[in-house]
Amino acid sequence: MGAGAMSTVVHAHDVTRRYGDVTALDQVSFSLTENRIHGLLGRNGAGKTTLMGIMTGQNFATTGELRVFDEQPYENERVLSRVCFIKESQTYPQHFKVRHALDAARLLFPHWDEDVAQALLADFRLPLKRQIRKLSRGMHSMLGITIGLASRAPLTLFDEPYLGLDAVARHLFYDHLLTDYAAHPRTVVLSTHLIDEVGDLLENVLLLDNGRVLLDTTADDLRGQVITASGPASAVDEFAATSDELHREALGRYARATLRGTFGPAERDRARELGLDLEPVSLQDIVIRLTTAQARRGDAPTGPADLGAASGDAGITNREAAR
Ligand SMILES: Nc1ncnc2c1ncn2[C@@H]1O[C@H](COP(=O)(O)OP(=O)(O)OP(=O)(O)O)[C@@H](O)[C@H]1O
Repeated sequence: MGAGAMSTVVHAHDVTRRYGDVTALDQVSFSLTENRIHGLLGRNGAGKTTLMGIMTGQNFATTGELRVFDEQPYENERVLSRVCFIKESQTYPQHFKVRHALDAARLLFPHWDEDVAQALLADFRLPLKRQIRKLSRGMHSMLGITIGLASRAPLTLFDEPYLGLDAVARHLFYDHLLTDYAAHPRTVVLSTHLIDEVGDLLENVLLLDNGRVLLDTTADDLRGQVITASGPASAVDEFAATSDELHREALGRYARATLRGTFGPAERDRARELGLDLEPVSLQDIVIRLTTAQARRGDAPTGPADLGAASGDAGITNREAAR
């Protein structure tokens, strides 16, 4: 990353988190650039929640170092006053009504914006007087989203923020996020499984797989790096020889390969000469192809036991055992 205007909000160096013999994060290193929307992606059990917990001082690294705003976040009020973590499993005191949660958030977040909160409450039609434990799953998510956006925290993290939300509510979230973020830039981390839906929101992608960083790049670069090439199988073979083949479907004498590499004008001309069609791949498909190719390949960086890593737990435990 070049010096100058771009500043780093989170810096992780060789962060490992073990729970007994489970390695949830395995020597994770990355930086999050300020004032971007970062997608934290990965399959179930990849380590996303663990990583968010460490970034927000609710969990800690077994080894390695993670700094937020250039300081250790753990029990550090200077850092934590600038951080808002909206997690799927958020619990509130038993008697709390929606308005109590908002009262608490107003006190907790120094950049709180009441207009944002009111606009979201109205759009979501959230009943202020209802007890939180009586909210539906979707309404519970709406409350978290309202607090997360109204907090205007310089670092705001959403862990699967839309469980139970219908399509209308999810799009309200995306619209409010984009509008408020454009007016008040801040660093947002969004962990999500609905990659296609948020694909256009994400500026950077941090992809975890089995506790390791599989990808750390801008969404635009990533889209440029992965394409499908389809046409006569022999031509696909020839074209694929110079890139990394992630996936292939054979359709008789025709083939369609998902490839990762550099696809500039020269490569595109070459494809045309070979009679191949090149097409872009959605962010969601890129993530699926990369994570499954990684599991199938079973080589560096994650090791042979990844072959059976459909469940993160089993994969990680096996991998540990194999060492
Ligand atoms: N407190 C804990 N004790 C033991 N193992 C844990 C604990 N928390 C997480 N793990 C394990 O660490 C791994 C990573 O879990 P984590 O919740 O960080 O993944 P995730 O990417 O958020 O998954 P999902 O998308 O399913 O929410 C998993 O194998 C999980 O079982």
